Amino acid sequence: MSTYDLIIKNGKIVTAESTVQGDIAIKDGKIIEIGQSLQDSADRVIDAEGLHVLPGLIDTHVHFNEPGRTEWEGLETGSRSLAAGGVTTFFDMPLNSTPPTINKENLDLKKACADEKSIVNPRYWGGLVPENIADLKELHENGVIGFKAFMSPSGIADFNHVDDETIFKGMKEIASLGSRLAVHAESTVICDQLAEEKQKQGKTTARDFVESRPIISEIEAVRRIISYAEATGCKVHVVHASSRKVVEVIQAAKDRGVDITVETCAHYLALTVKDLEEKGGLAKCCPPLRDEDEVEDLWVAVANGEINVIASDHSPAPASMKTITDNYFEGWGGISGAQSTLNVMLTEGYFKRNLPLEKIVALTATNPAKLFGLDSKGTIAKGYDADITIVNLDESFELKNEDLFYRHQHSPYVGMTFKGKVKSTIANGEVVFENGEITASKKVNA
Ligand SMILES: NC(=O)N[C@H]1NC(=O)NC1=O
Ligand SMILES: [Zn+2]
Ligand SMILES: [Zn+2]
Repeated sequence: MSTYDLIIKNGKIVTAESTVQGDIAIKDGKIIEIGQSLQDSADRVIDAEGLHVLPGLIDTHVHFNEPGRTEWEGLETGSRSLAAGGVTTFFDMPLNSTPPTINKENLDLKKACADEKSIVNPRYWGGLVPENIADLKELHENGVIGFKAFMSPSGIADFNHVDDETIFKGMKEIASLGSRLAVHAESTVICDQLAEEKQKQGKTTARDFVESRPIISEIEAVRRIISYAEATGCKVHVVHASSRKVVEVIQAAKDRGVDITVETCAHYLALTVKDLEEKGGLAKCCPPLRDEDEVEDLWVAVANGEINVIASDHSPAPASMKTITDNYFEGWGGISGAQSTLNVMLTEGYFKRNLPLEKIVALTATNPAKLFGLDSKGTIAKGYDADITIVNLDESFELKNEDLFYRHQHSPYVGMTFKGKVKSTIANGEVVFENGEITASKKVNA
């Protein structure tokens, strides 16, 4: 019998602190040794000479739509796309699946689907909606990593957005549980009224849609949630901030001691309103894409450590729902991007803007693990779970539809050239993706 299940040899091992050449030995799903020239026997040796070895990414924000809406995505296709993108853990949002994850019974349904189908590690957000404050405790006791609420309509009929009374009450409860509330922070009043005005005037271009959801609408909602956080002591996580102007308001709250964190998404760092105009529905999301100067400013926030987490907000839909002919107020808002987060960070961050690899690791793995209590994940160190992605930084490729593992093979990133390619992804010690193929032993349809 071999000493180890797997040794990854001679790779450049990147953590949030440093990059060091070495070998990683894995047994029973754990990293049990890191060193130079490990000699013991292994069932398999991966030669990572010239390659970079990163902690598997933790995508804290995906919508995989299962159960109940698998015609949009599913845990099999969704988790495969993550494996192909170097992601080994995901946090599934409580909405877009039916039923939504707003009580224990519904959580159990989702867990059963993920246990059967996911080839990477699942975690779950619980929902906070006006109807379920009494269910939050049980959801928390059953392991949700936090709660998610929409401050503006979610676009999904069975997941209501929260009025101010609900959110305040919910935050008191979540504070007492010691959990964290994630918010989709856009102002209903501002967005709804601007959208109505625009449409009444027949103004329905991409620019009109973007102007109907302005940055100030995010700021208004964020300021309100900060006030509530200060009044209730509830920890808050603002998802998908689209602009550094939003991040600045959060930073000011952090500076005076509020426990608030912020996510941005790869698409706000890689795409602009111009992409929305050119690619149509594929690039439609809420909050919407912003202009180029905002993208550059957001990169400054990333470089300065003002952002805690970078996620995908993968919110897929069939092509028919992403087709916009002339009215940008129609069509599903949500980007298919789960497979491309690391590619975006490497190409747009590391190569174009000199963002250190260690910072990319911090934002996509180490910070999420620390923030949400995944004690055995988020870095490469002895005793940690063997969740790893191996990347060739010298290889460039143009993303094609057929490269995507999603249920629907489209994405606004198709046609873009990325530098840095995922060679292998290892989840819990198992090689689940290698050289373009899914290699996981879990076969759903077998
Ligand atoms: N329901 C849902 O997935 N909404 C997401 N889509 C998007 O573009 N922003 C969101 O919050
Ligand atoms: Zn959202
Ligand atoms: Zn989302």
